Amino acid sequence: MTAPVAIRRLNAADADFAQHLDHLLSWESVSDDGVNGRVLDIIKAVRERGDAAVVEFTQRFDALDVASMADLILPRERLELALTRITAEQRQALETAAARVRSYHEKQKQDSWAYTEADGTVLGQKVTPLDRAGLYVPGGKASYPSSVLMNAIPAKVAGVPEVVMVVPTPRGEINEIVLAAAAIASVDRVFTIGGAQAVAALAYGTESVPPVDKIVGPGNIYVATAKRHVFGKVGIDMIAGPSEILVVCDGQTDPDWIAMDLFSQAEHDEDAQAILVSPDAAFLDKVAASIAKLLPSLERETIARTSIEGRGALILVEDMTQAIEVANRIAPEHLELSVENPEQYLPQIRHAGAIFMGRYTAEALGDYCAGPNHVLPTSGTARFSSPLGVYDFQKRSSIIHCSAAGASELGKIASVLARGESLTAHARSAEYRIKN
Ligand SMILES: NC(=O)c1ccc[n+]([C@@H]2O[C@H](COP(=O)([O-])OP(=O)(O)OC[C@H]3O[C@@H](n4cnc5c(N)ncnc54)[C@H](O)[C@@H]3O)[C@@H](O)[C@H]2O)c1
Ligand SMILES: N[C@H](CO)Cc1c[nH]c[nH+]1
Ligand SMILES: [Zn+2]
Repeated sequence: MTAPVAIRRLNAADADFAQHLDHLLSWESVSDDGVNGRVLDIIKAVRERGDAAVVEFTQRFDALDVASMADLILPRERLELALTRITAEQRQALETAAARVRSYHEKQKQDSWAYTEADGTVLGQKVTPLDRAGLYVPGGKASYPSSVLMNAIPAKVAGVPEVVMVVPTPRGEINEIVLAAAAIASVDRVFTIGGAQAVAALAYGTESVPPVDKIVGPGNIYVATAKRHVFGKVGIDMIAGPSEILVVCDGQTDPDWIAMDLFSQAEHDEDAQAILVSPDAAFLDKVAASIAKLLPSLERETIARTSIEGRGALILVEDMTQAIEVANRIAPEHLELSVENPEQYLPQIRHAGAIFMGRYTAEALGDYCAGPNHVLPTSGTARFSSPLGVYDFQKRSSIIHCSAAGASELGKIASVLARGESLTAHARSAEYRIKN
């Protein structure tokens, strides 16, 4: 007898479906005042007391018995050493994944451009990499070598000269594959710190941690909240919170596959969200049975169960058109289209961090090695955010180089508009260049 799993069932035909869906999608702790207050206190302490505060918070939150910041710095040689401590199979997998991620991201690289107008005026855009990028690699409940690759490779492809990584090592447990991934991805400096204190250190700098220009990478509620608060002092990529998966299935995929696809994200975090949408009620029952059968076999059963029971759902829809409407409403981090001919639905999909096409494309392949980035917008932010990419590490400057003739013509227009704004110094500056 398998233990029942209390996964929520919703029916899009119900009058109160929209209300239930909103409730399901709300990530309560995002706006939690308690978390906000704690994170603000941490940021303030790190700004005021630098390394000393980082060390104290690391002792408290990561249960690490360290005396000073020197114990939390890993030199490049330590990363190289990790390469010798992992198995040949692990190294091969990391290198293959890194190569695939690099090839994909090379395509995202933007180049500077310019064009010349008839009068000789040149207009263009100069693309420059950031000077220094900070990568947050999560490490509280699991270790993420794959996130090292996904964060660092686009930064290096963009040409960022200095890539600083932070990763918590709770109880001092260092994951050698994480460090090996950092070596493979050419990370320049690593600090074994995490949470809001690491974000604050990267944003404001401490005696040991250099201030960066932008902080990227996923993390838990403390990390996400801290990134929100330091935005403005530094750039951030997006708010990438607890993992999510939305599977849309026509009812023809093996229900065990779908159950495991849901677990693949549920096992990340109690707050992770795994949802299945299908127009086939009998199929939803089969997946519910697979969930109950397979959940006890998971190594991370407790986390996955909390996620599935607390934030998961099986949603019955009228047809595939309604399934796609629900998907767009949810704007999930990962959307699996486990259907025949997924291409037919692609034009209607407007909001999703990454779209996994067809029954064979398990979301897990994208997490590790397909090539596209796995740092993706969560909590509906795919409505306005994109996957982490090379473009996050490049910025643009406009180039304007007027010829004498061009300055004369533009000066006439600028003069009129400036006088319309009563900004006469602007007008006169432009007018000096007008040829009579
Ligand atoms: N969207 C993505 O691309 C992506 C990728 C990988 C992981 N994730 C998500 O990232 C998250 C990782 O979370 P995690 O917890 O494993 O690691 P984490 O590194 O994000 O957080 C661990 C840190 O949180 C801080 N912390 C913990 N409890 C605290 C408390 N009570 N007060 C203050 N600080 C506290 C500690 O400093 C600790 O070092 C998961 O939700 C996972 O789903 C997302
Ligand atoms: N699914 C995560 C992004 O939401 C990425 C990841 C890393 N390792 C396994 N999965
Ligand atoms: Zn994952």
